[in-house]
Amino acid sequence: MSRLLGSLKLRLALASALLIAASVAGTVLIAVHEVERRTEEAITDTNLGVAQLAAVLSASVTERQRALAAAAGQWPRGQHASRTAIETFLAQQSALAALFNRLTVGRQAELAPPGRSLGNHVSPPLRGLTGVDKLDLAIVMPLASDEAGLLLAGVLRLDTINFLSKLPHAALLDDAHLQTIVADQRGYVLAHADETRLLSLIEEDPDLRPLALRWRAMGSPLEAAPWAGRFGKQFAAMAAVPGTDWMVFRVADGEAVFGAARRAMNRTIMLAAGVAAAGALAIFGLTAWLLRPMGVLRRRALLALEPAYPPQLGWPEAGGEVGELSRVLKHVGEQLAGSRAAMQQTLQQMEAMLAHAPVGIAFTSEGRIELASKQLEHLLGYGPGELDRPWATLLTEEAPREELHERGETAFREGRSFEAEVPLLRRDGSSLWAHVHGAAVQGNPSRRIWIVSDATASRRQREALTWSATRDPLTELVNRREFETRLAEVVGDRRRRDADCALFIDLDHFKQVNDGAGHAAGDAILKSVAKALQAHVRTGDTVARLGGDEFAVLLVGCPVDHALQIAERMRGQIERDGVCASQPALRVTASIGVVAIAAQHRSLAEVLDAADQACYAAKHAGRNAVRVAAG
Ligand SMILES: Nc1nc2c(ncn2[C@@H]2O[C@H](COP(=O)(O)OP(=O)(O)OP(=O)(O)O)[C@@H](O)[C@H]2O)c(=O)[nH]1
Repeated sequence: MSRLLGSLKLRLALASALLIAASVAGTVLIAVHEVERRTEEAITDTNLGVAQLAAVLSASVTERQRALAAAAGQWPRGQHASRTAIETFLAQQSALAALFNRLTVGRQAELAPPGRSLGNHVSPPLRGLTGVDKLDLAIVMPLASDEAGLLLAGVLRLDTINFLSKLPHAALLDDAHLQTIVADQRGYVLAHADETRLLSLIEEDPDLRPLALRWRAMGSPLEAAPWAGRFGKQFAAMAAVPGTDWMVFRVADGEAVFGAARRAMNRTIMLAAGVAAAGALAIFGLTAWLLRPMGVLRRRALLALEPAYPPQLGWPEAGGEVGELSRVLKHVGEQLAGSRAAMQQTLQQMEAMLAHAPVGIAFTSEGRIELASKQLEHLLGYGPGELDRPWATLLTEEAPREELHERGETAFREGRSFEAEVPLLRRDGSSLWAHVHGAAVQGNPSRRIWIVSDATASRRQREALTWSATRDPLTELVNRREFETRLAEVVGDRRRRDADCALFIDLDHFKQVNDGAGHAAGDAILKSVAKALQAHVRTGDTVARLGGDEFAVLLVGCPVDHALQIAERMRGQIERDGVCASQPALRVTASIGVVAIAAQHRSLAEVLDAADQACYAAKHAGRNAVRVAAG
């Protein structure tokens, strides 16, 4: 749905349709409201016709009164009002009889029930004049008779509203929706469509009740001037009937009044809805037509995501914003195609480099390998793509990880590259010494490039070189230079608190062995002496062959008395082992000088000198002896 609403065309059309609908609906509502208001005003202005009705009613009563008066004046003067005379008189009044339900002559006491007066010309409701239980009104006129008190009475029956319905212009509106009620001054109903309501109080009629209460509140006036008002959904009006003590009330149902307007309104709304829908359709069509170039642009822009589509083709040639957009997108598309080709080329070059480079190459991001060259996979025994793992997991347990990490990060921070020889773990668990060169990828500080080469051979070669430079090839003991280096370190380290000692061993009569048994025999003796010396030292001590038949031992952390014991043991061992295998008569012993490397021996030369003297003292004492250099 939201995808559908994303369409500019649809949104424009919807917005326009909504605007049309809103304006049409607004106009219709205003118009309908205005019609309703005007209708209400018109109805209120006419007072539902109560004034005319009251006037007509009044005229009708007056007409009857006049007719009665004229008839009453026709009674022959001096004639006795016998029953026969009265009947004869009444029989002659056919025109008058047509105006009433009944004509009669009588005295007040005969016409009115006890206690009721016929004091004015229109009586209050009376009972029984036209029949038992019938309600009537009587209009009376004194009969011009010698017999005082005789009245000519025209009786109108209240059980019908005939006398109202016969009146012209009695109904202003359809009778079904307009109720007309005539009541006397006390509020008793004299005329009503419903006979049963006769002589009930007007406020008992639910439709009339609000108006009746208002009338009562006004003091039940007999005002000829009409009064009209609206009560909820009803319109009501009232006016007095001049010449009587009657009031005319009318109540109209609002729904009936406005029904036509409502129906008209509904028709108008339907029509307006049709107009709005047609307008919306027209706008949709117009929008679609106007936005056609936009549609072409959209389809073409989507094609821009297809790398194979030529970037310069298919763009709409339009003016205005669409044209500008089209030109910009075309330009961007061409640039994108160019960059894509360049990127493709770079990628191919990169792939070729990673496939054929004779060194291991890895690119890492956030410490994880993203790309690795074939050679690196080969070096470490991994298959294609299997090196997708954190770079640090390639280091063996022995590698000083923290130190390497610290060194690397410092170098990258300072914009330098990092180099180290590190032990790497192969997939099969074996290790490999590698030379690693790392650098940060420019512009992306969390990315690194690592160049890895196998350092096993060079390392071995370097170790061999180091070994041969520091060893005596015959006995494989440390040579003089290395011994002096180590001795110098001990002598020069003033912080050392441990006692250290050096032993100097010179073989006795070695020349005789050489001369007597040959050089090879001499070499064998030298090797055997080397073994004998090594047998009595701890790891960390140094046994060296200084040259010829001279040996030296550096005992670290060894007090002089203990060094003396070791020297004695060495001397004894050489005495036992220093026999020439081919000529047992030829044998060698050793003279050993012991030097405690004390603070007073300030230099290497002083220590060497003291050792020489101690060794000389041992020789001087008859050889095969141990002597300690003087304090
Ligand atoms: N076999 C063999 N002989 C060596 C080697 N280097 C030196 N020599 C010999 O070792 C002998 C050393 O003799 P000297 O130290 O002069 O004397 P010595 O016979 O030991 O007598 P004193 O030291 O006085 O007891 C010489 O004859 C050297 O030629 C070597 O590498 N192998």
